[in-house]
Amino acid sequence: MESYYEKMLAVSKKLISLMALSLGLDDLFFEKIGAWHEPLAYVRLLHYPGKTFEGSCGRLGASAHSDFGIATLLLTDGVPGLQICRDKDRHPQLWEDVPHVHGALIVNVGDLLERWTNCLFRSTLHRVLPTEQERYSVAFLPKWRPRLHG
Ligand SMILES: O=C(O)CCC(=O)C(=O)O
Ligand SMILES: [Fe+2]
Repeated sequence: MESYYEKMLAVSKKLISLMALSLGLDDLFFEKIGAWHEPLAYVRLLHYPGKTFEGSCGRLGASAHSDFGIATLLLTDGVPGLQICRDKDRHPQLWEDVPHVHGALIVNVGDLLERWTNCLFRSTLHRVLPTEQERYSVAFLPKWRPRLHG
């Protein structure tokens, strides 16, 4: 887990450099404002049991939400269930299955990046449908703690 944590942190750093470049900023922009000051992240280990049991009311997925940070790196075992809604302002909402790409990470843009970029990047509205099959996923959520001064 520690090794996974370190590797994902390195991937997150590269990703945010690329995001800075895509915004027309210096690739070290976020580093310079101190985004990596005391870097921290959550590693969320998720297990969806697959079968519903009494009292679960068939609700053993994850309801629609967006993640709070800059971007979440998500690894899944390929069992379907994850869906995204590309246009969260559209009514009724249109949900699409996220295809599994072996060896690839799924990047979900978070609310913080949406806020920082004034909606240029939109946070990904996503959900996990309850599945018949057992499902595992690992969500890596970097927490950003820019230095407030200097
Ligand atoms: O299990 C998944 O594929 C998604 C998990 C998720 O959305 C989350 O942990 O925030
Ligand atoms: Fe999520």
